[in-house]
Amino acid sequence: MAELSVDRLHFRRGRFTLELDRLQIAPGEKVAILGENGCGKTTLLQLLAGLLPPSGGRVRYDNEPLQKIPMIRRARLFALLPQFSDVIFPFSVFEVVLFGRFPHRQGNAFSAEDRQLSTEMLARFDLEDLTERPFNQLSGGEKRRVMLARVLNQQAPLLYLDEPNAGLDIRHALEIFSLLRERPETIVAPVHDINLAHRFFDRFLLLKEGRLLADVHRAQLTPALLTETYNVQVATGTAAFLFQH
Ligand SMILES: Nc1ncnc2c1ncn2[C@@H]1O[C@H](COP(=O)(O)OP(=O)(O)OP(=O)(O)O)[C@@H](O)[C@H]1O
Repeated sequence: MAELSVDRLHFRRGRFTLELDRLQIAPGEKVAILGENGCGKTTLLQLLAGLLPPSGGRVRYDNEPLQKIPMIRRARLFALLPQFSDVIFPFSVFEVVLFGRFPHRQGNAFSAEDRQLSTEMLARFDLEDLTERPFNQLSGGEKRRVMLARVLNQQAPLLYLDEPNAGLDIRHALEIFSLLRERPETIVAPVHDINLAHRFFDRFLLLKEGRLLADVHRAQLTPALLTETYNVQVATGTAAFLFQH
């Protein structure tokens, strides 16, 4: 697995600008992006995935500028879970997860191994009972778990997960964050639930108005820093409810 690096990244869209001078993410790191709505988390994810062209600077994977990596290779290197995902055609849950194998297809058909891996991935996400259901008829949280299964089924070394726990109940959120933490892949994920992020991620990029306010490890994620990031008073203390997993 290789390193992801950013060098003097600049992006402008209308009145919004994002600037990131330097960033290096090592293989296997679990990085959460924190920041208020509209600060640029999704935009940064799209820039890191090569889905948006920067106005200046570079993103490199294994020292190779992203824009020079052909699409099919990028699809084997990066998997993206978008913030919202819908499927236009009435595909089954199994088919949606199987499509994660698309970049690995030899010829026009999925192999027996692709099907086997998809079945295993459905089991890992506790989705066996939904296998034959039309994806579009699932609940929001069920759809999210199917999409996560599809993303992991891509077997890419770098996962960009835009709010992976969006719409998930607390049990599924804890299960999925536990599962992600044990994965060997590099994970970069905007997360809104600070307590969950703090528990399951090692490193935090704090974004504010398109700027990197701080790049810290868990021990340095202080209430003062969060107060500055979100413009609300943050304090530590005993939570009203504690969830064990
Ligand atoms: N497709 C688009 N066209 C124009 N402006 C956009 C587009 N997508 C996002 N923006 C703007 O770019 C800025 C950053 O948006 P972005 O989606 O990166 O924020 P975010 O931190 O991910 O927000 P949230 O927490 O609400 O998901 C915002 O001002 C937003 O309004």
